Amino acid sequence: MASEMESSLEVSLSNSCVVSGASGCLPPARSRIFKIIVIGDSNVGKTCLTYRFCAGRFPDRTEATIGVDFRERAVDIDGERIKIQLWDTAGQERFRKSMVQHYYRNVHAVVFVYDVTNMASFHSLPAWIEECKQHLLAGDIPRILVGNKCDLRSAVQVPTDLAQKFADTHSMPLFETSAKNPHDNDHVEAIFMTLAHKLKSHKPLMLSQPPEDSVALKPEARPALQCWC
Ligand SMILES: Nc1nc2c(ncn2[C@@H]2O[C@H](COP(=O)(O)OP(=O)(O)OP(=O)(O)O)[C@@H](O)[C@H]2O)c(=O)[nH]1
Repeated sequence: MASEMESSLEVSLSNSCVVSGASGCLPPARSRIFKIIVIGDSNVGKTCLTYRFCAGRFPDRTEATIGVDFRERAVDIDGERIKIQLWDTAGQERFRKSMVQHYYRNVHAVVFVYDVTNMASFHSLPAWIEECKQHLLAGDIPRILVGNKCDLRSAVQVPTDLAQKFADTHSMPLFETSAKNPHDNDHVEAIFMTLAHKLKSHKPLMLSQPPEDSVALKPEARPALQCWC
């Protein structure tokens, strides 16, 4: 696991110019990036979950994802700045075919999503797990299972105990949540932060940090939504 994580470690150069004392412009701050892919049937709420975590709210409207979107958020974990990069993949087969191999390159963790109000999306999970198995080299990459749309209580079709059994069988933790209502069940924030903590604990800090007395000039805001085209 450690070697896989290491080989896929990416270094992000921040947009800031960092100066310290009279030494002028030093190499900018570096931070680790954890690439997490989010997969599952179309319409289960993958875009809304990633948006909720990265933008802090439910999107006004969404359209079917074509290919892949990625969203990024920098977090501080035990004093280390880490970028969590969420790859929101298309659930519809026709929008994902040509992109699939890109999703899985250098992945650190996988989030499988189903819709608690849609039994078919739960029954699709073995196919998603199989696709993942075929593309990932390391079998021990952290994976979690997320049942979304828990706010729609009266429409629930997938009972928690059934989902828990499935999660146990596949050695994954189960979270039930709502991208729409942050007060329902597990918090989206907590789910991704738990995963980030897990990823961080897999690998000791290896990259150099900027000097403590450094000053960051002109930090540029980064858009929540970016595309690697
Ligand atoms: N009630 C409720 N609706 C949700 C929730 N999350 C997503 N939705 C709705 O479900 C629909 C699909 O959401 P998306 O996030 O676009 O689904 P997706 O899985 O990204 O779909 P694809 O891009 O086609 O793969 C939208 O109408 C959302 O508003 C939720 O937690 N609760």
